[in-house]
Amino acid sequence: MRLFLIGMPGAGKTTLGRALAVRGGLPFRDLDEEIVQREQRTVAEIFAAEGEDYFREVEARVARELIAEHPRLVLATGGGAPCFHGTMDALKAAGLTLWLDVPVPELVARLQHQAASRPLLAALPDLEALKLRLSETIAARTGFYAQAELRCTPPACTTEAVWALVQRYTTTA
Ligand SMILES: Nc1ncnc2c1ncn2[C@@H]1O[C@H](COP(=O)(O)OP(=O)(O)O)[C@@H](O)[C@H]1O
Ligand SMILES: O=C(O)C1=C[C@@H](OP(=O)(O)O)[C@@H](O)[C@H](O)C1
Ligand SMILES: [Mg+2]
Repeated sequence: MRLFLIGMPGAGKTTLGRALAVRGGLPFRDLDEEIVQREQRTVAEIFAAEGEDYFREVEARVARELIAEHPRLVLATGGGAPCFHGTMDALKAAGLTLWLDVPVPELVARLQHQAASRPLLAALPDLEALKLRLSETIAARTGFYAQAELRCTPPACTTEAVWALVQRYTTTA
């Protein structure tokens, strides 16, 4: 099976994805890390040198490559991945999608010290601006995220709770 984690930056896709893969004995890949490896530069460097459109093209292509390479997979996507180039449809066609739906105040608390590595959140003057940017981004993306078959919200996004959700879905679907 393939499991795709989607949701906002700071939702915990990378952290939970890695833990779920261990829990389920599945290979784990992080879409941003795969892009960084292929491009030999950081996400921030790609955005700065090539712009967002280029990043979105690479992101969409690498997502499809990973799907083709891995019949069994837990994939942590980047926050914008499902929202460009038909990637949400591609994920849904290839496996089970899970939306980590984490409220803005929690995202702000987690991201306030690491926004710099996330180019769409970098260079904001203060916490209010970060909060506003995250709220606007969620509003624009919810139409994609909400297409996921599964959704979890804290505190129910623990490894065990989510793994149980996945098991229930795959045995009854
Ligand atoms: N369940 C959680 N509770 C508290 N903090 C978390 C949780 N999951 C992730 N974090 C923290 O939030 C930050 C973003 O996590 P990350 O897994 O990189 O999210 P994403 O890949 O969705 O952007 C990291 O500092 C991570 O340690
Ligand atoms: O939300 C976004 O558009 C992005 C999220 C990032 O991944 P995370 O969601 O893992 O932070 C990364 O792909 C890039 O900075 C763009
Ligand atoms: Mg991540």
